[in-house]
Amino acid sequence: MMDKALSDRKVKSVVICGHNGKFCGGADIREFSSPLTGPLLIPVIQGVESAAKPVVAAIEGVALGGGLELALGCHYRIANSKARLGLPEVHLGLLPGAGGSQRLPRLIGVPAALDLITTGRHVTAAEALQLGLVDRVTDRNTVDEAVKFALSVADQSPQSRRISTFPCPRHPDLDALFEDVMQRVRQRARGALAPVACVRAVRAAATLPFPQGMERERELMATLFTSGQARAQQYHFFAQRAVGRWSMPSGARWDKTKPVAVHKAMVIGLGTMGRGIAVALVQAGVSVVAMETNEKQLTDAKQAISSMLERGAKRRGVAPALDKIRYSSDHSRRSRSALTGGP
Ligand SMILES: CCC/C=C/C(=O)SCCNC(=O)CCNC(=O)[C@H](O)C(C)(C)COP(=O)([O-])OP(=O)([O-])OC[C@H]1O[C@@H](n2cnc3c(N)ncnc32)[C@H](O)[C@@H]1OP(=O)([O-])[O-]
Repeated sequence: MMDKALSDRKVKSVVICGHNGKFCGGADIREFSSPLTGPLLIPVIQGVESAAKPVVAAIEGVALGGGLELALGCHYRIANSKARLGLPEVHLGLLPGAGGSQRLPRLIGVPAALDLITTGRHVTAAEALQLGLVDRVTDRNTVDEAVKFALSVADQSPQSRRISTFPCPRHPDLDALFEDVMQRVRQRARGALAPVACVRAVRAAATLPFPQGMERERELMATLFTSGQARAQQYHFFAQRAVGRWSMPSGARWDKTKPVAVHKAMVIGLGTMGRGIAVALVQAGVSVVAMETNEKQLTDAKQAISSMLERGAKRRGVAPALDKIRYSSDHSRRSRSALTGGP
């Protein structure tokens, strides 16, 4: 489709948009653990950037990872005011390996690019505009606006808009900047490889011509791509989402079930965790029966819980709700509390 649009002489400019209100969330992470299929992203982006006619990205929803890298290959970027943009690859144990680490610093400068690439944070359209990451933000239909814009620049050469040809904006003391950032990133990364590789890739953008920078990006990405850390972080991405899908054997799900008010609870076992749970429940206004079969543990727990409740009440300037808790050492007298549990 893109080849057709670029080679058709009747087409004077092109708009790339997403589907269902989303520009692109990036590569399919599941594909990273199996042989890659489909066209390779780097040559696709190079083809877009080197097009002889203007190409405009119409960014709605999200432009993340490879999606933002594709937008960086376009000559103009128009974003919806609700859009979010970012290069979150670092959270997957990777770096923006389709030219993102080389184009972003050339577009928005080294410090801002280091921030976005090493933290993986998403920016709003407003911040993207401020950073120079997008050219225009609209509240209207983004694709319509991008088409209007593309028609208005149809007779202009995109030559001066190819980010790969931009010099990286100069910084007064590049060595000091990278030394400082690397130190902070290493501290924060606690042994993670990707954030450090991200800094190295941006350094390549700041110090090498684009083709050599791309080669360095490729080398760094190759090391990360097969690392155990990347696999673990990608597993973590899906595991986090799976947690949100849990259901009870009855089929009940946290997001489809109405909350039930809890007035009474029993905490079984008054070790460190049980004491904390009992205190939290009492402070939330729940009547608690705290059960512990070990007499010595029970005596210690009573004292510890009372002083925690007193300290908490003092901080909040209220009376301690000591009457909300009863203690028991008789396991056979488990009450019919709405909530029963213990560590
Ligand atoms: C050289 C290569 C260069 C390119 C590298 C990259 O682009 S790296 C990529 C860089 N990009 C990123 O790191 C972006 C990662 N994604 C996100 O940040 C968010 O998912 C979101 C903001 C896109 C949507 O948030 P939201 O709260 O609206 O929705 P949600 O989060 O609940 O997800 C809905 C469903 O989609 C699934 N899924 C989502 N993304 C991916 C994916 N990339 N892949 C596969 N699956 C993905 C997700 O598992 C879930 O599936 P389920 O559980 O229903 O079976």
